[in-house]
Amino acid sequence: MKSLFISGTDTDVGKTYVTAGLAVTLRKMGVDVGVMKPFAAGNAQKKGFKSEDVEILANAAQVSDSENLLNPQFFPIAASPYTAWMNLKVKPQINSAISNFKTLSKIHSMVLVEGMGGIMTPILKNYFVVDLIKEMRIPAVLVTRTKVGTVNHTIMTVQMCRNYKIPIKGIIINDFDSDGYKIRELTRDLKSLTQVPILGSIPFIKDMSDTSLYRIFKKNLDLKLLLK
Ligand SMILES: Nc1ncnc2c1ncn2[C@@H]1O[C@H](COP(=O)(O)OP(=O)(O)OP(=O)(O)O)[C@@H](O)[C@H]1O
Ligand SMILES: C[C@H](N)[C@H](N)CCCCCC(=O)O
Ligand SMILES: [Mg+2]
Repeated sequence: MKSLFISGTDTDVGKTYVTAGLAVTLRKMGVDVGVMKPFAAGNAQKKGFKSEDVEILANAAQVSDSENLLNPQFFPIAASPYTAWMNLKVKPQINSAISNFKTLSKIHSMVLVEGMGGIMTPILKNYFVVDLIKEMRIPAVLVTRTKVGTVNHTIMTVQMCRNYKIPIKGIIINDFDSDGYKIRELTRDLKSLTQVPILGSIPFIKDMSDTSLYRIFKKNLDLKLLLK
């Protein structure tokens, strides 16, 4: 099965929530699914994984892969890898990200890779998340939210993927904003404006248990299209 890169229109749009839900669902469908967060950043957790994202993903996929394999580089500031490099003088290591992805791809039938921030988050001066996706040679799934402003963000994100010739598997609308567009209208407009398949929408998730995530993702997403 083809691995997928979960990116999105911005930071905090729900990439981790969507990646975790996909990992649980695929695992329960009998897929040996791996996860990866090549670069993570923020306040390091005191126990377990440094990155909370990585902890959520590893738990969802129930993998025993080492932290170094899952997340080869963690920056202890809330910023892009490039900004962390400028501030902390620690250079982002693209090679480790790519070689770890290749290792995980040998261990698991498919790997869900979570990006950081949006599609043009800088990793090096002229190397962005889009370049990482291109180098991994896997399609992207784009997570977007319903908050007004999302149409512009989504069109720009799709356009950048097209400029870099990255295949887009589809868009997943994360419907966790209380005051956003109605799903039916947003689906209609994003479909016609981007010509990218809308794989479905995820509601506000109160319960992150396996049972809850499996029910929500099975019910709301076109998994056939996602895995085609
Ligand atoms: N479907 C949802 N239901 C409930 N809360 C959500 C949902 N999606 C996102 N959130 C809330 O938004 C926060 C940010 O979501 P998430 O961590 O998935 O964003 P992200 O895109 O992975 O961000 P980053 O770029 O930092 O990795 C979550 O901690 C959670 O509080
Ligand atoms: C720290 C945060 N939660 C993300 N992991 C990193 C977000 C990078 C955003 C870069 C930018 O400002 O566009
Ligand atoms: Mg995340």
